[in-house]
Amino acid sequence: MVHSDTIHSGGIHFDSAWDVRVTDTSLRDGSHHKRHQFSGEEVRAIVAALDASGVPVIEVTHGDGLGGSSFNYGFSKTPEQELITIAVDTAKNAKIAFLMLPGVGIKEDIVEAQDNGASICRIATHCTEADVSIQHFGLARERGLETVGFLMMAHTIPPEQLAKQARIMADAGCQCVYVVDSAGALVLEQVSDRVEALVAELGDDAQVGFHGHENLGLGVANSVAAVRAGARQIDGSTRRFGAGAGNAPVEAFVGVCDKIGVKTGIDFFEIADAAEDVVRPAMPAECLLDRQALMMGYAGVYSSFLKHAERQAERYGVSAAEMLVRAGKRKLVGGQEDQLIDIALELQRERA
Ligand SMILES: CC[C@H](O)CC(=O)C(=O)O
Ligand SMILES: [Mn+2]
Repeated sequence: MVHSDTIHSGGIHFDSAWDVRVTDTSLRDGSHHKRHQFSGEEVRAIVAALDASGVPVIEVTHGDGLGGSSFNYGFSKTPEQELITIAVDTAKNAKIAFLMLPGVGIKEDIVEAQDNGASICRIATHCTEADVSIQHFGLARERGLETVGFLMMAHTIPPEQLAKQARIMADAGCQCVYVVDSAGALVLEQVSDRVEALVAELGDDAQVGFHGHENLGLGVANSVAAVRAGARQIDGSTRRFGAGAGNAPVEAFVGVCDKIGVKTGIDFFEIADAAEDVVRPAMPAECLLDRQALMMGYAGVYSSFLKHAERQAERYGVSAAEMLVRAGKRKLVGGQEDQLIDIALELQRERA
């Protein structure tokens, strides 16, 4: 498990203090839970605490990526580029990453984020649509950014198909392709099978990463399965601050890694304190593994639909859990949040 050199597949420089590199996404995935209402002060405090704990990468963006602030997804309290600038100014060692979904954000947004000091560009597509990311990876590499690709809703296609999509990203310049369990629907071997398929396909061309959600309570276990299958980068959110039931909690993942001899370079006690004393106070509530979250994991629904479903359920007087089960049956993908209104109306009609 321990690698002695410092340069690995995909040409990414790895500190010898890590076997896996952890990216904390509470300031991006957590933005869904906070309905995109981060203040500059909250970002400053969280980045300072994560950085001091040794977290090597911190992602900061609107929950739906660059350009996500909108009627469809929800407006940001503070412009994301301002938050990126604050994060960059605060971090002493951590790199600041940003996420972009082609079509939600545009290439100019990438340039602006880099001008503001971010150095890792993460491009996300639905897992069957990797080709829409080609020009963005090209631009990012041309400009010297490190690149990560996100194949979202990875539970919806088999490992071999996912590996072909990963190849498209790697050929476009992506240095690490992530299996993204957006719905928290994957169970252990389903994670390892996908990670192994990507590792076999990409070889030394790119690393493989894993991004998990807690909707079935498997975020940390799935992340360990991913590491054992060859993943070199793992996402998590301190205090699970992410969409749905949240992401794999970084502090628990670090503790588990310590116990199984996987180096993350993060101090367990410091990150546990950061979770309790700094991250939790910025959260509107704990991220719960409640009925709605369970339905998302079980039915395979994009975790970021939770807050939208809750809002429409309240507006139309129907059950959010039932709405989410139907969203799973309809196989909705990110960007189809508006269909939740249709589902709410359908449930209302049926009840009448
Ligand atoms: C809207 C982007 C999405 O939240 C990305 C992500 O974290 C996921 O698919 O899990
Ligand atoms: Mn996520």
